Amino acid sequence: MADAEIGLIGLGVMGSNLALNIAEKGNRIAVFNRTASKTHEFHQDAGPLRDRIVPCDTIEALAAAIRPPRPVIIMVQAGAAVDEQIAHLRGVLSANDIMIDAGNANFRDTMRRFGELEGSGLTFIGMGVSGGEEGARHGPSIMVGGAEASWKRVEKVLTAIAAKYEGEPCAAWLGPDGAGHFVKTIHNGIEYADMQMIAEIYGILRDGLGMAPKEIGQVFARWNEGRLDSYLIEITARVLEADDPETGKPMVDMILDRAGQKGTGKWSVIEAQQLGVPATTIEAAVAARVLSSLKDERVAAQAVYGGGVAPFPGGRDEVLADLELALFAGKVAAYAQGFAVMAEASRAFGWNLPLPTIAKIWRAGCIIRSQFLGTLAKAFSGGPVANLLMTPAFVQMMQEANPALRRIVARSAEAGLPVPALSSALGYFDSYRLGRGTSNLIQAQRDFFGAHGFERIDSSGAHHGPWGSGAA
Ligand SMILES: NC(=O)C1=CN([C@@H]2O[C@H](COP(=O)(O)OP(=O)(O)OC[C@H]3O[C@@H](n4cnc5c(N)ncnc54)[C@H](OP(=O)(O)O)[C@@H]3O)[C@@H](O)[C@H]2O)C=CC1
Ligand SMILES: O=C(CO)[C@H](O)[C@H](O)COP(=O)(O)O
Repeated sequence: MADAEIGLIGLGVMGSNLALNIAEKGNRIAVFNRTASKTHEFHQDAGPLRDRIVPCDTIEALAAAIRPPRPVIIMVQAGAAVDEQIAHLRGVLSANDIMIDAGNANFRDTMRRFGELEGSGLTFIGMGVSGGEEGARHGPSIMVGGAEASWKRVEKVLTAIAAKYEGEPCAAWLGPDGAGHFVKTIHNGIEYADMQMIAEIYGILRDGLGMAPKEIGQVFARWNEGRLDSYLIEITARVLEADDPETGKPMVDMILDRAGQKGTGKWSVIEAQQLGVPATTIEAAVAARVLSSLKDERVAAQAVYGGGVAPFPGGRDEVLADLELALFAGKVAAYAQGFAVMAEASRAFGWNLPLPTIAKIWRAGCIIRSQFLGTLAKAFSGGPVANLLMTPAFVQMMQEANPALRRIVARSAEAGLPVPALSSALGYFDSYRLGRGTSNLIQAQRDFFGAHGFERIDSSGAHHGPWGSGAA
């Protein structure tokens, strides 16, 4: 009987929790998973929500279980798996039904899918979801891309399942076609930068100050009560305080220092480059994950160059105070970059992305949720700004915090501790605030070897230097 209000394909970590969240909000939901045993296990384990879940063994059965017009959420591995589900659904859905890809799709795939579905009568939505397992279950942040009319059709259920920040749902329509997945990608790029800078600070505390994991965890827990208050700082403290049940040693010490990645960080950097927007801290964070994966090479290099780290200069209290401020300053630079990328994408793709709304729907539910995003939302709400670094509230904060970032980067360099994301944040800040830079020399070099021409400071038009035939 077609009595479910909604369907969901893909009962992995995110899909299963999202389905329970949807059921808990009073909806009857039909579910399908490629591996059918998981569908039945999921149904069996759904406790009091079991009666609102319709387990389906085929996509045909799923379509038959939903009342038309049918909204179907696809929550599978990004890439080819999504295309396979769409192709299958096209054969069983009818005009006015809605397919919602809720995975971490590359927004360029999402745009292609919109194109491919044009004229099919089916509605498509590309939707970013953040919050991991817990967010999916109890309230994620939801970033919707597609026609505004499509959003209106699913707004009720999506706002019901989304996280709430002071009563406001963290779900919004952000623009047409790939806008939702683009914003989710940049969210993840910023997430990479946040995580890398936290890891660099952990490295200074561990190797520069010789602190034990639990002690470091306490430092992060304390910082979580101040300006750095955020989910990522909170979970960092909890991770550092946990012990390995197998060995009794600190869990973090038993984990191989080789970071995984699934693509969104890399896509953020690629798109920033394509748009011509510097996102150096996000780039450094992606590169750091790649370098981390070269474990064998790093071990070999340590044997050649030595991995020695000199003691971190300065008294502990002074260094701890600087580290907190340095992390904050780095965070400002990373968010300035991420929002600048979104502002440029908005212009380039004609999306009209609502930057204050994006900051608002990231205040709860998502992985980068923080107190900071409330301040950021206010900074953007006064109208368009060239860069977060130029908003009065952030000018004041950076004036206070940048000297600490400078000291930490300088001392880390002296001690031999790698801080690629923090130093790129400082480099970004210093380059951004330098009214007269050094690219006059680059222009001269380009003109010398390639007759590319340059602009003069005292007259308009293109000019060449007096390099003469020697240039050739
Ligand atoms: N985990 C997280 O924190 C977050 C993940 N995401 C995104 O959500 C999506 C799902 O992630 P997650 O739940 O973590 O992944 P999981 O690995 O837990 O689950 C993957 C799901 O995709 C299904 N699947 C994979 N390949 C195919 C295929 N070719 N055909 C049909 N079904 C397939 C799997 O089915 P089967 O059981 O048969 O293998 C399973 O249901 C991804 O795009 C991910 O990037 C978004 C936000 C947060
Ligand atoms: O979207 C997410 C969080 O917001 C997912 O957890 C994603 O997998 C994180 O990216 P990566 O696996 O590349 O670290």
